[in-house]
Amino acid sequence: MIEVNGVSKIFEDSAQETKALDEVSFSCCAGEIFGLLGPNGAGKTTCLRILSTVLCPTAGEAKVANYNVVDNPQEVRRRIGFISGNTGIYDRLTPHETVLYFGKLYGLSKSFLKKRCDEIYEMFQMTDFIHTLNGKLSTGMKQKVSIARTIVHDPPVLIFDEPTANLDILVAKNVLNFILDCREKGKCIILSTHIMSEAQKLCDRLGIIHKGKLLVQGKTEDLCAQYDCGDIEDIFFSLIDSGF
Ligand SMILES: Nc1ncnc2c1ncn2[C@@H]1O[C@H](COP(=O)(O)OP(=O)(O)OP(=O)(O)O)[C@@H](O)[C@H]1O
Repeated sequence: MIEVNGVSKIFEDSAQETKALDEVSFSCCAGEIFGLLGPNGAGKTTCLRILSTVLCPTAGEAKVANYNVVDNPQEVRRRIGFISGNTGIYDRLTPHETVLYFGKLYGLSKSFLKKRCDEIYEMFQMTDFIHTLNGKLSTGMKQKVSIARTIVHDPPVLIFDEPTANLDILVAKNVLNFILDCREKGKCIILSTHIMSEAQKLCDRLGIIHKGKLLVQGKTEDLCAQYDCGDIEDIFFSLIDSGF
């Protein structure tokens, strides 16, 4: 459902040129969680922005649900939910108004929207605050609203950019359980994080990205065996120490 082939991205301005992605290739299928792991500035967000059609690659090709992200951005957007740790929400709307607004933008019918709202509010334990202004909510509550509005159309592909950033362990667990539940339902999930233990627990396969290059990818246990390391963190340091 997600195919990334030789994707590079160069940001250019008058002062400098930054190669944020350097010929990155990977894939992720339905019912799978693929983790993109790397330190600050590795290129994770750039890669996810390309998949969500916000940025165009400088070279290479990316497809979501068989649609090329450059040629068919509208079809891609219909099929994805892009969830980031710092997506803004309108302070003067309530969570319910926010979710309804985005549901209408996706062209959902009234009956589907009502059913979907009930399902989402129960899943994220939101019922107590769906009529409180967003501006008065805590960070964790806002993150729930942010997720709710991006999954209201029940997309088959979910793209999570550091979904648990700034959340306490209770809300983070709620979000992580939601991700696992999505896998159960056959969604194709790509997740970026720099929390290696989180990735190891959640992901079926993962890739380590550093300075725009995807250094390795595979199942955690296979990578651990290949690099003779106990966990992903050790593999990461072993790669860095060997000069990547
Ligand atoms: N719009 C932009 N213009 C210029 N450079 C950019 C832009 N966006 C990202 N970059 C640069 O591209 C590189 C990769 O950034 P990116 O945000 O993809 O990293 P990241 O792995 O998501 O990092 P973090 O974990 O800190 O969010 C960095 O050097 C960053 O400064």
